[in-house]
Amino acid sequence: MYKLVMIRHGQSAWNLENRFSGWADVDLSEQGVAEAREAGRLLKEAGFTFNLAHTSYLKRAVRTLWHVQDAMDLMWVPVVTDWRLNERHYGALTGLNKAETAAKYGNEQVHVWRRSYDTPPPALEAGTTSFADDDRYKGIDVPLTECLKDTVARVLPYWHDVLAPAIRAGHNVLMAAHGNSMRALVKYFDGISDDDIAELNIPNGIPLVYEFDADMKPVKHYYLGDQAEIEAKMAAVANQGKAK
Ligand SMILES: O=C(O)[C@@H](CO)OP(=O)(O)O
Repeated sequence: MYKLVMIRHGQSAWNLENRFSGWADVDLSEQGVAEAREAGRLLKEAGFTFNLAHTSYLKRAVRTLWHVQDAMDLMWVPVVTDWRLNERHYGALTGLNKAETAAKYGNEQVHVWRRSYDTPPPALEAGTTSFADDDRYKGIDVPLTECLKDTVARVLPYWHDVLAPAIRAGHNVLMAAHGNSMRALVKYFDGISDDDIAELNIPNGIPLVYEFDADMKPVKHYYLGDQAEIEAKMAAVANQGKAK
């Protein structure tokens, strides 16, 4: 039986302020650090171990991974970073407060921007993004916005070409990523329809375990931790996009 453990980063400074983050490189809040460390403790207690880690180019995911590794006494594990695990690019919404945006454009519109499969948020104007000038994105066709479909288009090749072969080769892989890069993978693993994926929210800092059969077909998945707390965290993520 093969396994992948994924974790969405712990609470970030902009999750705390309820701002759209996307590719903005925001760090963890104090709560986010505590969530990451607790996730590591839980994983260790449950007997998990890893010998390979993958994460995005964004420090909230990288630092979450570091804290999990530290809490598990696995700082030696090789870490691969790749932009394809980044949060989806939030276009012109990046940095805006989600509740204020909902008050301005309506809850329904913000829900479409946040959760529809194929309607991207308004794009940044070409030339206004600093991401394209960033060293880490050299040689990458940096998007100006992304819907989940666009995110799927970069995350799935990473799964097929990098993660799945590593798992099949016998690695115990831990992946630290983001709400929407994980939604992209979960959609594929569980065959969730374009409509139904709109209702799926990933909680911060909770390990999500997927088990696969010999053909890498997902057979089971579960979150590690207190299930009532996890449900509450998912509902809180869903509610972030509503006007106060
Ligand atoms: O702001 C973001 O980049 C993401 C994740 O934090 O938010 P949302 O849940 O609204 O897609």
